[in-house]
Amino acid sequence: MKIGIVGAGAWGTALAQTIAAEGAQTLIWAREADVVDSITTSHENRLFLPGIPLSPTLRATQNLAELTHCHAFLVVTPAQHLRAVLSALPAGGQPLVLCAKGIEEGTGLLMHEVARAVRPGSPVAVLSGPTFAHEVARGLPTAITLAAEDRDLGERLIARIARPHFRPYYTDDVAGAEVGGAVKNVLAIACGVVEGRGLGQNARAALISRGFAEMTRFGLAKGARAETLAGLSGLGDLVLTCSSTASRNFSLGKGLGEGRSAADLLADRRTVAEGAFTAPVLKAAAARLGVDMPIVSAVCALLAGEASVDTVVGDLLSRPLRSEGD
Ligand SMILES: NC(=O)c1ccc[n+]([C@@H]2O[C@H](COP(=O)([O-])OP(=O)(O)OC[C@H]3O[C@@H](n4cnc5c(N)ncnc54)[C@H](O)[C@@H]3O)[C@@H](O)[C@H]2O)c1
Ligand SMILES: O=P(O)(O)OC[C@H](O)CO
Repeated sequence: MKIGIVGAGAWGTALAQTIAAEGAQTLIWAREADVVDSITTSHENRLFLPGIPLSPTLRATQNLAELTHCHAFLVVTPAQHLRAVLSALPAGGQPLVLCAKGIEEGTGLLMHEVARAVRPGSPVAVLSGPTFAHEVARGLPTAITLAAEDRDLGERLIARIARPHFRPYYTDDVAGAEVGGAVKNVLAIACGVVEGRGLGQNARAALISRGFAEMTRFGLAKGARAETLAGLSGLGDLVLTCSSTASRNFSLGKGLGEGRSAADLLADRRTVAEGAFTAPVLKAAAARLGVDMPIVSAVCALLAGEASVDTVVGDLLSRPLRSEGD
């Protein structure tokens, strides 16, 4: 199965490197000419994954039509660009492995719902979990969820992309895998705020736990299974992203906690902090479903500049006391 990688940010490059490292010729589509040039001539993605040598068997192109002969695509563009990129992919019913973590603005659709709308003839899978790109690209041990309703497709994809250091686990719960990845980015912003404002480790642990309760409530309302939300793509990724400034979402939150504005922090950045886009869409989707997500709402207020850090923290702490399972 020849796999084409669509998107050459940090994550697309790390996945391409994982596949290409064992000698397989691998083709990656990059939007930027300088990224194509950097991968081709220096075997490095200097813009999005600097300092990590890439396999010479990895070839980059700016021309999506060159991917026509691939048998499956790993689609690794940011969530808000998925629809446009899928529309521009060469026609064909190849399986799509969706790797973005987010919810689409305007529609409130999960990534697999966008893919089904744009390419109804293509089977869909989702790849999501606790996976910092720079660690995967260096060959450090990583486990990840691969979700597909069609078990045979899921197992064929796993057989193709698994490596000794890169272990995909199968589930048929596509919505569950996507909800975890989308919601954890918003919660990571909240944990970054705790770090930036110096609120302490107890507060961070409380946010992870109560954030996970929000993720679970929302996921169950979207038809996800609790076991998926408690797995690699949910709790696993939540713990990773809420623990490290290697996370762009956590770093964004840290800046907010230090008193900088979201507009300032997001201006001119080339890399993506998906939680900033997902937060308001998630808040609206939760409201439609009648799901209470106070931490997500607090992140939205901060991102919009509607309230100070101290105000949103005070509001969260003054909520009525309740049972833990509610
Ligand atoms: N970086 C990681 O560690 C990591 C790990 C797992 C999942 N992800 C997810 O992968 C997705 C891609 O993130 P990344 O880290 O590879 O990106 P990145 O921040 O490294 O790079 C930005 C990407 O956005 C693309 N882009 C910018 N404008 C675009 C447009 N108009 N149309 C299409 N593409 C455009 C760029 O070409 C580039 O590929 C995100 O949803 C992210 O949450 C990232
Ligand atoms: O840097 P972040 O916050 O986008 O997180 C990257 C990955 O999603 C971690 O699994």
